[in-house]
Amino acid sequence: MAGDELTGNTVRVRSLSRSFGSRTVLADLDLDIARGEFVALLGRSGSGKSTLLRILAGLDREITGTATVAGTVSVAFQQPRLLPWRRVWRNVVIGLRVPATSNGSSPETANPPADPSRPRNHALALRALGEVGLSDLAEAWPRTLSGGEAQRLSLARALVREPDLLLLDEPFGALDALTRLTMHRLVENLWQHHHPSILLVTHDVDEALSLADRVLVLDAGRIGAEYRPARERPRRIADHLELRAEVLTDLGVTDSAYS
Ligand SMILES: Nc1ncnc2c1ncn2[C@@H]1O[C@H](COP(=O)(O)OP(=O)(O)OP(=O)(O)O)[C@@H](O)[C@H]1O
Repeated sequence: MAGDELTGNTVRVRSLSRSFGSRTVLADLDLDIARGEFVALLGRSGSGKSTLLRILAGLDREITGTATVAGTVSVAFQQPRLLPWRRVWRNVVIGLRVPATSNGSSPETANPPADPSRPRNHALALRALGEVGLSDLAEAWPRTLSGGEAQRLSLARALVREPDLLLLDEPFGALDALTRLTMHRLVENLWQHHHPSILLVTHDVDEALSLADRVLVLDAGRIGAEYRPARERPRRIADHLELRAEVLTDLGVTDSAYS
């Protein structure tokens, strides 16, 4: 669907419901994400965050209601999901393949895998690797990468097709605290440079509040609460702590450890 049909939004979800057997996970959910907006999605374990993300990625179509995305979509997951038999740059080329979207036709038939032998694909892969600081490792094998490098590669693969919507499903969850902070700065820089819409699913309240324009809390199958941290970055500690306390209350916990 053309972007203007969504009146400036990249995502429009209306009355979305998804059940697994008798368990209703998403119930009559509405959501808009504006073009270029950075949204974080929090929620207790099992609240349906990944389910919503999979629906937006076009990976789950067993829904009622509508989930419409304007433009191209890329996804990065907690596990980088690299192909060990392909060198780093060839793993990036995989991202040029058009994935399913929630409103598009099946890409499995419409878009064959991107051909890594094409010089243009090689150039695009090298550019994306440069953006995540991995130029030197273009010819390396995935097994030789550290956890942070593998996650950078996963980001490069997601960014190589310059998506209108970047879906991030706990991409930093498995990283140590320091690497995670480095990745935060990287994602922030990439976002400021390319300005895709981003939907970041995370368990980390601080991550959500420091990165996103808007923080949503998924509760009982729909968006239960919404916060808009101040626009300036880095954010003021006092504002951050105040919002953090409110979000944690929404999540039903009294300190930062929640599951
Ligand atoms: N394919 C499936 N078949 C059956 N149940 C499923 C399926 N996918 C998800 N569910 C259920 O839907 C609920 C929501 O799952 P989902 O992965 O979206 O939650 P989440 O909020 O991302 O959780 P977490 O934070 O733990 O990753 C869970 O109860 C899960 O067991």
